[in-house]
Amino acid sequence: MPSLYVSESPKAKKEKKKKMKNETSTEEAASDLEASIGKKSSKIAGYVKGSDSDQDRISDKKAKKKESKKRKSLDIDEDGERSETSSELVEPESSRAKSEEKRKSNKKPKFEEPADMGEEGEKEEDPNAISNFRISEPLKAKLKEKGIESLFPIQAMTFDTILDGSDLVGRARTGQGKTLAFVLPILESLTNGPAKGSRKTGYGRSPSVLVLLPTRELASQVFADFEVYGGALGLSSCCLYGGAPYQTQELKLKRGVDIVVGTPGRIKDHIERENIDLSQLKFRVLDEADEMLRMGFVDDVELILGKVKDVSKVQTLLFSATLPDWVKHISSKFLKSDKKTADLVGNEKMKASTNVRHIVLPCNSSARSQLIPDIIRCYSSGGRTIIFTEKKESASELAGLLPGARALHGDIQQSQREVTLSGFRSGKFLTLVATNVAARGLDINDVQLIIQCEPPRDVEAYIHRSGRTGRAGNTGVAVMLYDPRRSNISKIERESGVKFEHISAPRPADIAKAVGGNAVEMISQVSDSVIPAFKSAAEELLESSGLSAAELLAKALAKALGYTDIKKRSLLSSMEDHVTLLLEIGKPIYTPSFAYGILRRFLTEEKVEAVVGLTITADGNGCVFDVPAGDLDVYLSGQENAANVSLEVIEVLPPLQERESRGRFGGGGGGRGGFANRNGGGGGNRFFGGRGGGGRNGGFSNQRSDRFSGGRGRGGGGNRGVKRW
Ligand SMILES: Nc1ncnc2c1ncn2[C@@H]1O[C@H](COP(=O)(O)OP(=O)(O)OP(=O)(O)O)[C@@H](O)[C@H]1O
Repeated sequence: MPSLYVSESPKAKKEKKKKMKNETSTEEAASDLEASIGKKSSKIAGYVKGSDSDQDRISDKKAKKKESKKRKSLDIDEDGERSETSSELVEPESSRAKSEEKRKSNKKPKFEEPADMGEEGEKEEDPNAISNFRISEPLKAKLKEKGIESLFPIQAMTFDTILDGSDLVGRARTGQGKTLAFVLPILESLTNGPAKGSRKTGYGRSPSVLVLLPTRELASQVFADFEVYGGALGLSSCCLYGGAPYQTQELKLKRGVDIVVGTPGRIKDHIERENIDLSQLKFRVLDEADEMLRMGFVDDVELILGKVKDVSKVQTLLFSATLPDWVKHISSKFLKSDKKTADLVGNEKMKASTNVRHIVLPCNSSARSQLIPDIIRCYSSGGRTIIFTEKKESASELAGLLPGARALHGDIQQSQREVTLSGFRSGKFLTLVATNVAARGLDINDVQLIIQCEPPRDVEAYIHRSGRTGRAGNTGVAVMLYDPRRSNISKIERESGVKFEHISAPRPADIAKAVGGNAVEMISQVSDSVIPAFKSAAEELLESSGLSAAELLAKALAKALGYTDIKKRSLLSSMEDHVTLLLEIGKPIYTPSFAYGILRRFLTEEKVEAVVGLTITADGNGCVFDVPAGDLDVYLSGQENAANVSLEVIEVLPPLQERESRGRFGGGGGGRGGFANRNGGGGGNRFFGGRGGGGRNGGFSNQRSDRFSGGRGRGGGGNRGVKRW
């Protein structure tokens, strides 16, 4: 049974955010960092691990002393591949002296301090406070204006390293502020640091900074940060991506800009048109580097980065929440050999966001569009939801079926993509249905819920998609739908380190509980002035309905929230008006065709054909399947005619065999989708649309339940009557 997810109170959120900001200053964080870098440390370097000779300068004795003091801020290793055998727990140069002094005066970790401690006191205690870094006044003022008082761990870890001129590979979980981790030191370097003297200025200047990103949306988001913070220091930026007219981009480049942010394809075009001169770059940044390289941009990226005249004079930074080994290999092509690595994930098991509740829910493709509104009602806490589909057509189709939802994918015109995203950001509509184009980097306020319609192909996609919620210290929920017969969730579980919470489709009681809060809010907004006008009608209704006042009010509430009916869903496929049965015969059931043979012993062919999603249990001692609720008695009474057969309605779904474990039980015959085919052969069945049958995505049901047609009651009228495409 799904439990109701209650969002955190603003106070709790604030507390969590505060804790995150100070993560590196707590004992807890120190031990986390120790865990992440491994304790096999053989060499300990100074503040930043650099070349071997740097490391040798600091003795093991000194290092041990440092470790015993548990200095709590930095862990930057020479190279990702070496990080298992090296460790360092020290602080940024800028904050070290101040923090040392503070530690002496008050050794208590900040989170143990009394709750009523004054703001001033808190600020002084924070080693990551922006005042502890070499950040100039206008930038500090801009950060404060944006509500940023102190740096997040990845920012604190890398600020000095970048400002002091090193190449760097940075990894931190989603939503932990990697963008500002490169934006801030780059801006300081250009205006007050090492890059200041040599950077080009004046009309027609060639850019000093190039930031490459995999998607247009992400490029424009990072560009916005450079505009805001760079603008505060008098630096100008431009954003170059495909689908937008060349002319405005060319004009900006001609006038001269300091920072260019964009996608590889369009930047390559500008190079070929000789609109842009990258020979004088001081910084090259590869954000979401693994995605960019995975998308096949390696040649473009190489060409673009190769335009720098003197590579010894350019700093290269590479950031992502996921850095598969193959990226580390490629990165050595672009970064200097003495590059540093700041890895906040390291060898920790959990690679996905720890602020997110990771849930899986069995559902077949035809039930998705009916189930999703209930999931949204139960888990979105009234905030925004992003739904991910594998294919563009599925995104458009599903957006058309969900009230107030809009689609975002690569086949939609760029101008429309921008309108959609800005409408979602501004709260005009609260449900976005997207392909992986929205999986990376997008930072949208108040995204409370992520729904993945099926498990993604790789673990990186899971990590990034689920990371669109639970950002900057906030919490969120990620629900992944899966077809138990075809999906392999344990691979994602294993590789991401997530321990999935298994739930079944929200039940009427869950939905009522979840929407109940909204009802109270709605009713409290109705003025008492309406009572005299409606009182006599209400009294009449009470008298004629034969219901109690509470029952009648319950109905009125349901109607007000858009429900005229709540249908029960099955545990296995989440289909409406179906129930899930468990079949056991006192000995193992090896294959679905064997199970179908047993069913034929006591059911008519018609009833056997109506069985949905038959799947063997993980222990091989039974199988589960869904049947229409209206025929339940026929199924249950049929078993009386068969010896040793037990058939019962279940309330909790037992663990089921996954695709990869099926070989153990004699194979499923005929490839994907063939396993539960009631005839035991290849091809899909009509409900799950297996590969050999009805196409992988099976299509979304066109059936649109009345009860959702009223929208979700938030965000004003934006949910209703929205034009879809
Ligand atoms: N020091 C800070 N204090 C408060 N908020 C911050 C701070 N740094 C960044 N943020 C906010 O945190 C959010 C997440 O930041 P960002 O998008 O850079 O995360 P990320 O690590 O790049 O995530 P992803 O891996 O998903 O791209 C943003 O809204 C950003 O404004």
